[in-house]
Amino acid sequence: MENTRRTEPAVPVYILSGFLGSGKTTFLTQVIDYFTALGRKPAVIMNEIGEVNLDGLLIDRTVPMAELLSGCICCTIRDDLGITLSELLAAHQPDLIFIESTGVAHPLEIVDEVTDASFTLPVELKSVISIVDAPQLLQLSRTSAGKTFLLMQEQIRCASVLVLNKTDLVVPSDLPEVEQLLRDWNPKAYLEQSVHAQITHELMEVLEQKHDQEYENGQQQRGQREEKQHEHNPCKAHSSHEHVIAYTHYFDKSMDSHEFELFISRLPDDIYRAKGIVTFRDTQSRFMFQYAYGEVDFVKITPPDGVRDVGVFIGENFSKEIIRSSISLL
Ligand SMILES: Nc1nc2c(ncn2[C@@H]2O[C@H](COP(=O)(O)OP(=O)(O)OP(=O)(O)O)[C@@H](O)[C@H]2O)c(=O)[nH]1
Repeated sequence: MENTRRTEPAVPVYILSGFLGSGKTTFLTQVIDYFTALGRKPAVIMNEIGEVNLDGLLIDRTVPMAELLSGCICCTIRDDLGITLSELLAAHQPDLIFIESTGVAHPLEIVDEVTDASFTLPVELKSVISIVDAPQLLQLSRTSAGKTFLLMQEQIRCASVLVLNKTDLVVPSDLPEVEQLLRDWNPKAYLEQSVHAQITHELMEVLEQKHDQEYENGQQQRGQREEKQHEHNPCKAHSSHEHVIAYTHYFDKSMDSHEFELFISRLPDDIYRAKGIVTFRDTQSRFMFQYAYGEVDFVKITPPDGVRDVGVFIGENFSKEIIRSSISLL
């Protein structure tokens, strides 16, 4: 949205949405590289539901970054977003800002917060990008149940750009079914399929051009939702992710890599996302582990000094005690 009361140009803000583990950070690292290569200066606001910002370790350390931790940006720490935007602008004068929300965030509340901030700060909401986990959406749509499915619908509905990711994990003949779902819920958004959230030239052109569509989408949906709910308290309106819990565990020892891999691959079904940094007894390097819906991935990492070994486990109604005691046996 064009800021008419100021002469200084408004800094474009991109909201990055998408369910837990859908590929938001994978996407973000590529768009940051793209804009940096063009001589632009991107900055990032990272929101994590857990106590630590692990995704931030995957972003180039020269990129200015602010963290909103231990809560979801769309409700519990929503008011902090305006302050964080203001501090980021003052300290780093970025050319563009990406806000990576937690996977359980409702983008409309973040859209509201950014547009509110644009009344007093030189920022403009440019685009809401939703990264969609293709296999997970397909699975949930076939059972048509659960709060996660409703939240994914909301994330898809208010996007101006949809990236249908992880298509390598879907049988090709099933892809039209999942793409049709996106089109039914959001016929207007720019849509691309991807593997590892690979960006394309066309997508980047769209990101550069989009203006008010996401704001209009947001306002329209807000009207519909408020009519339905007569509910003005965002936290109450967001009962659909109050069931999501996060457990942060600081590892106090190195572990055997095979035992740890077995432990991660056997996490209970009600944990759908886990990530962290570990040191193994039987290898030289430290590793970042990523777990999303049964898929496990390990990458070598050299975190900055002072970063501890830690794991964040996110899911519904799981026993933190069982996770803690299982880790103590490794
Ligand atoms: N097979 C496959 N794996 C992918 C793809 N995209 C991302 N991943 C993997 O999925 C895991 C989660 O990716 P992230 O980019 O961290 O997801 P995220 O949405 O930022 O996760 P949260 O911030 O925890 O919600 C990582 O192990 C990625 O390497 C894809 O297209 N295919």
